[in-house]
Amino acid sequence: MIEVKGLTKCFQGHTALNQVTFKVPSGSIVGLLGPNGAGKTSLIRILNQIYLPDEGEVYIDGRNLKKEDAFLMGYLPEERGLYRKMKVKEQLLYLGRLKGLQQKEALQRIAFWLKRLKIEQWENTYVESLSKGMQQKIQFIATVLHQPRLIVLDEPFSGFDPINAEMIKKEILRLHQEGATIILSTHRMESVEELCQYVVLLHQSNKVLEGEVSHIKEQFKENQYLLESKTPIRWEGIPVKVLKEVDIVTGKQYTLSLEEVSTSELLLNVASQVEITRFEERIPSMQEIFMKATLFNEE
Ligand SMILES: Nc1ncnc2c1ncn2[C@@H]1O[C@H](COP(=O)(O)OP(=O)(O)OP(=O)(O)O)[C@@H](O)[C@H]1O
Repeated sequence: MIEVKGLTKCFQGHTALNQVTFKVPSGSIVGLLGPNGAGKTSLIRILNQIYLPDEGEVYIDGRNLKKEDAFLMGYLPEERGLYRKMKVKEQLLYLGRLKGLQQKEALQRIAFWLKRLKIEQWENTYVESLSKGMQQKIQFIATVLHQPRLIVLDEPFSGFDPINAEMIKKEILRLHQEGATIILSTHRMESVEELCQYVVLLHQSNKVLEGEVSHIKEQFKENQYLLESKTPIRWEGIPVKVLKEVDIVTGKQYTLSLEEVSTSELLLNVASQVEITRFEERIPSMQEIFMKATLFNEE
């Protein structure tokens, strides 16, 4: 759906984006990741036509992005911006109308969303007297009210307690199931694990990693295994490197790197000593991949 080619953006001699190219697969949830200052917000602002790039192009459905595409998009910025002196419903109606909704339809959708996010009793309250989390919900509604096909969410969970964060997560998944393409920019890697099928990692203004989460995990695997046993294992004579050993409720957990030994040989050997309660290949977490990919590409 969205394709970005050779995007470059400079601010007073500082290059915030350097020839960044990637694709956002239609109908996916894409994690836009990167350390502080990597260039994510600059990129998001270009996608939302707040900034013009110095070089490069953004394509939507194979053609150049144009002004009217703003109606196809919903953007939840990191720095929230509601009119504090307006009442909730009044404000959502105003923002919905700006995005092209007719009054009647806008009111129906506002009622639907306020109920859905369990804040319908606040519809006639001034925004300034709402809690931070409630204001966040209003801003989330303002982002999705016009049923955008592309939704860009910058740190959508910040300010939410765990219950409300879960509620927003479910709504993101539901919007995805209904066909929206979602770009999620976040520093919370556990959210990336839970929600994203695809990631783009920026570091120091460059794209350093892009692809399906499953492929990236495959690529970063290191032939390591997790083995749990009810009692301690004697490793003498078994060609493995024990990288980590921890006590767990039901016994011991070992992280192993296999040398000159297959998994079945290892299991045969260990099973003759102890009862094995768990054995699996260790798949790196997004947190580990993030750290590795950024450190590897450090200038
Ligand atoms: N309007 C601006 N004027 C000057 N410099 C800017 C401007 N916007 C961004 N920059 C610079 O561009 C670089 C990238 O910033 P950007 O906000 O895009 O990073 P980010 O990845 O969103 O960071 P964070 O995770 O901290 O929000 C930074 O060095 C920042 O100081």
